[in-house]
Amino acid sequence: MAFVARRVQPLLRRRYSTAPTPSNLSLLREWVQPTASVTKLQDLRFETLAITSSLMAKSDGGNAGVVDGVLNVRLHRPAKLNAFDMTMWNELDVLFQAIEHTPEVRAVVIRGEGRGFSSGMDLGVFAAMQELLMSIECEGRKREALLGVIARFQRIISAPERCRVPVIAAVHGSCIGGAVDFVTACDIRLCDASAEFSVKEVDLAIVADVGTLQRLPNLVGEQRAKELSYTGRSFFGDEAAAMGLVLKSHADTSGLFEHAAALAKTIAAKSPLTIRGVKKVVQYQRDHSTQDSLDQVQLWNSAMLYSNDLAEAMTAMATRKPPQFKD
Ligand SMILES: CC/C=C\C=C\CC(=O)SCCNC(=O)CCNC(=O)[C@H](O)C(C)(C)COP(=O)(O)OP(=O)(O)OC[C@H]1O[C@@H](n2cnc3c(N)ncnc32)[C@H](O)[C@@H]1OP(=O)(O)O
Repeated sequence: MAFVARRVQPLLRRRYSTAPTPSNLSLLREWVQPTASVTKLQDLRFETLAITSSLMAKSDGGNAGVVDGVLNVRLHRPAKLNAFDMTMWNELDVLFQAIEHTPEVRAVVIRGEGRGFSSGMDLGVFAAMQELLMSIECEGRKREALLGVIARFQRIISAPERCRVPVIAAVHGSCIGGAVDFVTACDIRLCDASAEFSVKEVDLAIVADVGTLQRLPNLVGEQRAKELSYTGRSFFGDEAAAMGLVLKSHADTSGLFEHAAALAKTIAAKSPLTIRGVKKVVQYQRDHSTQDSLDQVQLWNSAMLYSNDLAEAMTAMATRKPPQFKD
C-alpha cells in the first residue's frame, strides 16, 4: 500500500491528474466509515419490528451505551401472527441494511412477538400482487414485474445469510411458509416445544421460491426436505431438533429466549473480524469443494490473520483477562 502511494501515485497523477478530490474522498469514506448519509439503526422507527438493544439507549452518539453488542429484533404484528405484510418486508430490508452500517452490532437475535414467530406471507400480499399485475397490460412486462418482485423477496429473505454478523432465530409457536424460508437463512435456529413448522406453500399450490427449497435440504437432507415440502405437514420443536433444522428445542419459551440471549452474548464477545471470517468460510464451504474452501481460507487468513485482534487475544490469554475487541 505504502509503495503504491509513494512510487505509483505521483506517476499516475502526472499522466492522469489522479489527485484524490474532496468529493471522491468523502463519498468513498461514506462507504468505509458511514456517517450522515446512511440512516443509523438508532434513528429508525419501525411499525412491524420492535428493536431493543443497549444500542438504542445510548444518547451520546458514541459507543458508551453499548454493553454487549447484541441486537434483539421482534417481528411485531402479533394480532396477525406476525404475518409478513409489505410493511414488514420493507422494514426487514431497511433493518438489515442498517445493521451493515452499525458496527456496534455483533450478533442479532430475532424472534416473534406474541403467540408465535410468524405465520409466513400475509395472504393479502398475494391478492395485492395479483391486482397490481392485472393492471399491467403487456404479458411480457407483467411477467417481468413478477420476476422482479420474487427476486426482491428472495433478497430480503437472504439478508440474514448475507449479514456481516451472526443471526440467531429463536422460534416459538407458528413458523409457517415464508417464515421457514427466513429462519433457514439464519446462522443458528433455536426453538421450544411449542414451535410448529410447516413448509406450507404446497397447500397454496405454490412452489416455495424464496429459499426453503435451496437451504432446507442442506440442513435436514434431501429426502426429509422433500417429504416436508411435498406434504406441508406440521412438525414441532422436538422433531425439528431431531432432524437438524434447529440446534436445540427447549421445553419452555423462557429457556429458549435465555439460550438465544446467552449464545448471542458469547458470540458478541469474540473478535468481530474473526466471526465475520468464520461465517464467510463456513458459507463458502457449503457451496464449494473442500479444496476450493481450503484455498479460500488461505486467502482470508493470509490477509486477516495478523490483526490487532490476534494481539489482543494473545495478551488476554497471557494476562488471564477477558479480551476487549474493537468493532
Ligand atoms: C414470492 C413469495 C414470497 C413468499 C412466500 C411465502 C409463502 C408462504 O408464506 S405460504 C404460507 C402462508 N401462511 C399461511 O397459509 C398461514 C395462514 N394462517 C393460518 O393458517 C392460521 O392463522 C394459523 C397460523 C394456523 C394460526 O391459527 P389460529 O391460531 O387459529 O389463529 P388465527 O385466528 O387464524 O390468526 C390470528 C389472526 O392472524 C391472521 N393471520 C394469520 N396468519 C395470517 C397470514 N398468513 N396472512 C394474513 N393474516 C393472517 C388471521 O386472519 C387472524 O386475524 P383476525 O383479524 O383475528 O381474523
